[in-house]
Amino acid sequence: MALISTFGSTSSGTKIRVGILGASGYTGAELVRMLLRHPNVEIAALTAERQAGKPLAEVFPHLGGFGLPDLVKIDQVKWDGLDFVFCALPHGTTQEVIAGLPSGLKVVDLSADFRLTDPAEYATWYGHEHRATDLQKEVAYGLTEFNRQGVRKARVVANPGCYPTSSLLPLLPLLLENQIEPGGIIIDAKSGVSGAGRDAKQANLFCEVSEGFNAYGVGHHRHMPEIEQELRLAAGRPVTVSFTPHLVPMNRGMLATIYVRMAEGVTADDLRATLAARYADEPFVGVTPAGVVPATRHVRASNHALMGVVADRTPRGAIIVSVIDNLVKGASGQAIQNMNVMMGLGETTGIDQAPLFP
Ligand SMILES: NC(=O)C1=CN([C@@H]2O[C@H](COP(=O)(O)OP(=O)(O)OC[C@H]3O[C@@H](n4cnc5c(N)ncnc54)[C@H](OP(=O)(O)O)[C@@H]3O)[C@@H](O)[C@H]2O)C=CC1
Ligand SMILES: CC(=O)N[C@@H](CCC(=O)OP(=O)(O)O)C(=O)O
Repeated sequence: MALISTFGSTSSGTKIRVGILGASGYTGAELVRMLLRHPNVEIAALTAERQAGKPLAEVFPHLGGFGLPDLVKIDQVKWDGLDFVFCALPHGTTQEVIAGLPSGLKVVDLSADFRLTDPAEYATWYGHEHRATDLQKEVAYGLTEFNRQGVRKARVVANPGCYPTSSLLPLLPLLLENQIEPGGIIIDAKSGVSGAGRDAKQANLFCEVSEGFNAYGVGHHRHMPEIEQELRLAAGRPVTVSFTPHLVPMNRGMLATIYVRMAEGVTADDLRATLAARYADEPFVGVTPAGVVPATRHVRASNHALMGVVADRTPRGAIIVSVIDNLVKGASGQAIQNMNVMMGLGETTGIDQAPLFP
């Protein structure tokens, strides 16, 4: 893809002044790491809560030596010095922060606060009333490959969850082509521990995760309604999924094993061909050849999503294996991809495109 720049001021050398809210967290740090190499971005503000007042290098030594601003609290940010904001805060803390930003400021929100279009559905799954229902109406869901026009026009983009990203990318094209049935889809997904954020939690201690792995949120994880919402909106009919996430003893990476029932007469080779055709021109989504099953190491630290299809022994069954890096295509990389679209830059600008597979 050509790296075109249509962002008005970049041609004259002016950079997009970016603020990162939550820069002392894992996705915030990943945003900094990636944006330091973005040719059109100047990192102009970094926020933290408990770590506010420190240089970022004190929290993340690998990000020292770049002349970055120190971490400040959100209420100390000078918004008129920014053109764009990434919001990498815990869900539940984000709605009021974004609703309070100057109305001209574009935002990608990495949290779940604006992903569910129905505030009542949000309240059911997140345990509190939505705090910015008016703003919710104008938010675009940022699965870039399926909503470029919406993202391009939006002021606020809700970046998808990591599990939804790894699940929707293979499922959407197959549903849209009516090659799989809309019921009985099983998503058995595994995440690295960084998916839970940097906050200290007993379940994420080394001794808890290093000698095995566990399922969690079984039957009620909050990413289930997000996945179903996007499948329903695309397919124009209700779609149900059984979704079980697991925490595995690795730092980063996400793998979803997805079991589907194919429509009459459709084969696993047909599914693979549909996915390959749908993503042939997509810079960040790939399909492995028959007989090759992708692994998390193939996409480590990369914005690529990779998927493979295998025939199942059950009647009309097929198994899809889908991998991403939860911190990149599942969060910060996709957020930068969305910023590029929102700011009229070439979509791949500043994002490493080197394919990591094989
Ligand atoms: N980790 C992942 O793989 C993914 C995460 N996400 C979502 O992205 C968001 C960020 O995730 P992640 O980086 O993992 O989270 P972390 O817990 O690692 O970081 C959270 C950040 O938010 C700050 N923060 C915490 N509470 C507040 C508050 N009340 N007010 C202001 N700032 C606050 C923290 O500052 P301090 O530490 O200084 O207190 C820290 O900078 C979350 O909504 C998460 O669900 C989405 C997809 C994938
Ligand atoms: C391993 C782990 O705990 N993962 C998180 C999901 C990742 C994430 O941050 O999702 P949101 O953006 O929707 O919050 C979880 O299951 O809650």
